[in-house]
Amino acid sequence: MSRPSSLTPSPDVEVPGPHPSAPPPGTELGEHYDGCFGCGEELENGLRLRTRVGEGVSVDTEFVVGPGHQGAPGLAHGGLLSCAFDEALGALGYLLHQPAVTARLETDFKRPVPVGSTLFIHAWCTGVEGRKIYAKAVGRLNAPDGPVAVEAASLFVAVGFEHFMSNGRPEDVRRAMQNPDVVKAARAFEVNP
Ligand SMILES: CCCCCCCCCCCC(=O)SCCNC(=O)CCNC(=O)[C@H](O)C(C)(C)COP(=O)(O)OP(=O)(O)OC[C@H]1O[C@@H](n2cnc3c(N)ncnc32)[C@H](O)[C@@H]1OP(=O)(O)O
Repeated sequence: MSRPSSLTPSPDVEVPGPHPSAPPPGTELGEHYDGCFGCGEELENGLRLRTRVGEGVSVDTEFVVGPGHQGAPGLAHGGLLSCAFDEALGALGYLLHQPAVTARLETDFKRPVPVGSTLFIHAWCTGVEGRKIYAKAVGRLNAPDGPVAVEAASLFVAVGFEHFMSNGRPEDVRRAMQNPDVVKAARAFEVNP
């Protein structure tokens, strides 16, 4: 697939391995924040996506498409499909031990995704250049080897935890920092929260 240059790393780019402290393949990553629309476990109307660590710097995420995710009747909304990809691609930062935010996300919708189906998303890092983290993802219908329904390419930019501390709404940041799991994650990334 041809891509705009801003989503394609240089040909000689380093494709990194996982950080030595990254969880091993098969590990299910919990929610990174309970208020996250993508992965928050208790969030009403959230996507509640579950993500497992794959080989190298890759993850597998499943999106069970329900009636609350419709755009056209009986079909998944494209924006929510993009959200699921954003979440899966964003999880790669955990394997690199690098907080990062989405700078660009391109999504190709190849096939309709009906309500009741499960989208099996596989995302992998294609290279890191300075603060720029490149990745791709593919979403298959109803099985890890099912027909391709959606493809995506992304550029995430590495940020320090101060990005979240100084830009987020203060009451939400304060509440998040009262959660020991968030504090633990920040410390694991060896950045002063
Ligand atoms: C507590 C729990 C935490 C939990 C943390 C987990 C969070 C995961 C959440 C899921 C993911 C999300 O939804 S994230 C939310 C949506 N995204 C955002 O809100 C990001 C908003 N944008 C920004 O804050 C900013 O624009 C940044 C950080 C992306 C970049 O700003 P910056 O830091 O000033 O860096 P800048 O110099 O501009 O860019 C660095 C390099 O990237 C390139 N670059 C930057 N943007 C782009 C772009 N759109 N397209 C192409 N290239 C770009 C630049 O050309 C440059 O290349 P070169 O000159 O070096 O070659």
